[in-house]
Amino acid sequence: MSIEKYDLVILGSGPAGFSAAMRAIDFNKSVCLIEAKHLGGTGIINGALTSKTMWELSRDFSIASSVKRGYRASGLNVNYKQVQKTIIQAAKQKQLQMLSQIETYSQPNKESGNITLKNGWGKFIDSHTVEITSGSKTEQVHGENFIIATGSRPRQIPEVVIDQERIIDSEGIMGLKEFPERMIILGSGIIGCEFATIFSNYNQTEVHLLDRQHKVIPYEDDDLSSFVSKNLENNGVNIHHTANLRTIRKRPDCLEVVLDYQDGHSKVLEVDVALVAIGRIPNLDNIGLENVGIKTTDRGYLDINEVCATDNFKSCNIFAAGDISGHAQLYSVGELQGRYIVETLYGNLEYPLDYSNMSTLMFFKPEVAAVGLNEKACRKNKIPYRVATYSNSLVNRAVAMRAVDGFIKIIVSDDGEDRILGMRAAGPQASTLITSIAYQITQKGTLKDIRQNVHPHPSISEGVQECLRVFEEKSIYKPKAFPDLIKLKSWKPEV
Ligand SMILES: Cc1cc2nc3c(=O)[nH]c(=O)nc-3n(C[C@H](O)[C@H](O)[C@H](O)COP(=O)(O)OP(=O)(O)OC[C@H]3O[C@@H](n4cnc5c(N)ncnc54)[C@H](O)[C@@H]3O)c2cc1C
Ligand SMILES: NC(=O)c1ccc[n+]([C@@H]2O[C@H](COP(=O)([O-])OP(=O)(O)OC[C@H]3O[C@@H](n4cnc5c(N)ncnc54)[C@H](O)[C@@H]3O)[C@@H](O)[C@H]2O)c1
Repeated sequence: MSIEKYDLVILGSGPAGFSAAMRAIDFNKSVCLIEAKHLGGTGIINGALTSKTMWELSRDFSIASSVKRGYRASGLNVNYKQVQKTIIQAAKQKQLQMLSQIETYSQPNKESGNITLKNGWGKFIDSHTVEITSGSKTEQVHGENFIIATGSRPRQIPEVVIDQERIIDSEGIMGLKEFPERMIILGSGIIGCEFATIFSNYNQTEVHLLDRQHKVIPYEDDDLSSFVSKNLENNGVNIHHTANLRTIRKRPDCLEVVLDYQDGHSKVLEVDVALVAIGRIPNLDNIGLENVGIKTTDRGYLDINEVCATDNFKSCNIFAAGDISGHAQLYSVGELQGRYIVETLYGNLEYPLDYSNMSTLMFFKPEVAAVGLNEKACRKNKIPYRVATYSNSLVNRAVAMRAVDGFIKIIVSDDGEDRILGMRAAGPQASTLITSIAYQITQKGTLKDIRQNVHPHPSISEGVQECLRVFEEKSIYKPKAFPDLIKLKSWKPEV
């Protein structure tokens, strides 16, 4: 039996695998893309696209239900099945675009590369062979080079069995038959807070959020996590700070959830659904790593070097990208790494891989965006900094939108150079605003470099302009007049 040969074989068609495959086409390469489940991976299904579609729909519903904007909708109702149908339409639309492109490049030709999509589970046999299993069928393919882009899956809580009906993780959201009447979300990171926002926006579910600590999204600065906590509570979410899950008892008509609080008291809640969102672990089991001499790190990820090659293996033709790489588990990080590997292999690298400008968008109410260092990271790394905060209350566009809840917070180095180190934005359009500062971080920009930029009026981005002016005491509105809305402070490590 002859074995098919490819320039590049990729395990996993999520953002990392798909972007690598598409970039390899630009270099006239033959690509085999192996996918065990859904085309597009978590980037599309049970992940980024489906959750963002649900967030957008829930936001529309929440705006439509609003009674403070001069209108009052009557007869407004929502049906979970119809919401699901719309989410599936969005996911299908994206998958069909991906498939159309795969089909366009499926025939070998001289002008460009070609791609073969194979459905099945990929497993290394040796450093040039992968076996693909689909049902009872197996086949082997030969590759010059490989990319492992097998992504991640939800982490489980020991002794809490996920049945994807009453006790679910993010992969069970689309399986719910209706809005739960009562729900507890275990874990107050990005996924937990996003789903707490979504379900509270619909106002059909009593939402409880378990937060082991004092603050949700604990890796962010206290001002941002307090802002998110406060807004979740305003949206109707019951946050259980400093609570640990003791057990979930399955009763015929409900789940009985026992929480133990740090101060020693306990509470029993009745809910219909529990959603576990306590982080994600890499998909590296049963892919034959032992056959190619690759070991995982203590945390279970793949150790990759500056060009995403797996460091600890026999030959040097196996690369890794995306959630399994131990870097931030973000769509854009997977895409960046996938494309970078292909450029390393077949192109001319023009710049080193840089993660410092990767933005994280958090789909809460209102949305939140983050790039670069926050105060916690500066303090941990003993970097002297100045930080300015400017409230959206003073930004005309936000005033006009009647959406003044939010702020811009920018950090610059306090070393005479005023390098832009990071930004946090909360409020409408935060996800768009963040790219201007991300660009400055890429360019190693300073306050001086961006001083000349003039932002159009009326735009939310005028908040960024004013926040930057605060550092030089040139803002139109002054901290002296609005001490709660405009702030400037600095920090230096003790010597
Ligand atoms: C609910 C949720 C919301 C999210 N929202 C955002 C967001 O708003 N913004 C953002 O940046 N990120 C978001 N993320 C994270 C983002 O989805 C991931 O970081 C990204 O999808 C990772 O890409 P990847 O290619 O590494 O892996 P994945 O997207 O997980 O894809 C890996 C693929 O590999 C396949 N696979 C696994 N093993 C094998 C094998 N042996 N053989 C063949 N195929 C295999 C899997 O079936 C899967 O399709 C979200 C994640 C979740 C869960
Ligand atoms: N908008 C986005 O960019 C987006 C959206 C969703 C997910 N993601 C990615 O997916 C990854 C996973 O998201 P996540 O929210 O599951 O993880 P996370 O790491 O963001 O948060 C996990 C939370 O669970 C808590 N936790 C951990 N173990 C626990 C336990 N046993 N009991 C109770 N709480 C516990 C942690 O303290 C933390 O607050 C994120 O790191 C993120 O990169 C990104």
